[in-house]
Amino acid sequence: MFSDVKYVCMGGTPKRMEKFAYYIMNEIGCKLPAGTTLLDISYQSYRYSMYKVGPVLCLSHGMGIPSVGILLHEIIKLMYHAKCKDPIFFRLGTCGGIGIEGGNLVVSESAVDGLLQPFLELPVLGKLQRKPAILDKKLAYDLKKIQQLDDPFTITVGKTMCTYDFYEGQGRLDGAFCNFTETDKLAFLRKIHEENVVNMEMESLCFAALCHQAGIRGAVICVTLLNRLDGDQVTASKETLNEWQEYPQQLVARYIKKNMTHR
Ligand SMILES: O=P(O)(O)O[C@@H]1C[C@H](O)[C@@H](CO)O1
Ligand SMILES: O=c1cc[nH]c(=O)[nH]1
Repeated sequence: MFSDVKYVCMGGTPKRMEKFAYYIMNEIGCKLPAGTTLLDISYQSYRYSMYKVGPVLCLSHGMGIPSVGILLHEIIKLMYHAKCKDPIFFRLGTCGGIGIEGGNLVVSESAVDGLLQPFLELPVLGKLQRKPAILDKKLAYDLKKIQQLDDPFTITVGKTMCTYDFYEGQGRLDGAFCNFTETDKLAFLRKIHEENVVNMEMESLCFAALCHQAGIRGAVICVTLLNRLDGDQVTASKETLNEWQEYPQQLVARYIKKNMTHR
C-alpha cells in the first residue's frame, strides 16, 4: 500500500494536512472515484491523521518534539518495511519570524535548540544521547530557487531555533507566567538574530535529527505568523492565518510537481 510513496509531508494540525491532501491531489492530477472522499487512514488511532494521495503521504504530527518524534519513528519504520525508495520528508509549519514580518516563508538551513546547540539531546537508558540535527542544504536551496516573481511571500533560508515551549521557551511575556522583562526578551532575540537565527518553532530539531539518522532528505518550510522583534501575540485574523498556512503547501506542491516525473 505504501511502496510508491516518494514524498512525506507533515504539519501540526489534522485540518491543515487534510486540506493539503486535497490541494496536492488537484495539483498532481490524482482523482478520487466519483462520490468518495479521502480516507484518514489513521482515523482509528485518534492520534494523528494520515492521507495518501498517489506518491504523497500527508500526516499531522501534533505539537512539539515528543509528538513529532513518535510520528517520525513510526513513519521511518513504515518507509523501511514498505521498501520505499529515497523518500523526501517535508515539514510544513508555522513559526515566529526573527526580523521577518508575518506571512513570509523560512526554509531551515539548520536547526538549533534554545541554547543554540545543533543537536537533539535525548536521555536514553539513563544517558544523554546527542543526535546531530542536520538538514539537506541542497534541498533547502532548491526550494528557494523555485520562488516565483508573483508569490505573495519572500523565502529566507536560515537557521531555525527549535524550543521546548511556545511561551517562556520562546521568550514570550504573555504566557501564564515568566520571570524576565521585555528588555531581557529583546536582548535575547537580538542576540540570536545576530547568530543568524531567523525563526522559532517547536519541531525542526527532532525532524532534522531523525531524518539525518535515517539517511532521509528532509526540509522544514514554515510561514511566519509574526515578527517576534515586534511582539509576542499573533494578531493576524483567522482568514489571514488560514491563507498564510497555505504558502508552505504551495511551495512544496510546486517542488513535487517539478520533480515527480524525474523520480
Ligand atoms: O505545525 P506548526 O508549525 O503549526 O506547529 C507550530 C509549532 C508548535 O507545534 C505550534 C505552536 O503553536 O505551532
Ligand atoms: O511564534 C511562533 C509561532 C508559531 N509557532 C511557534 O512555535 N512560535
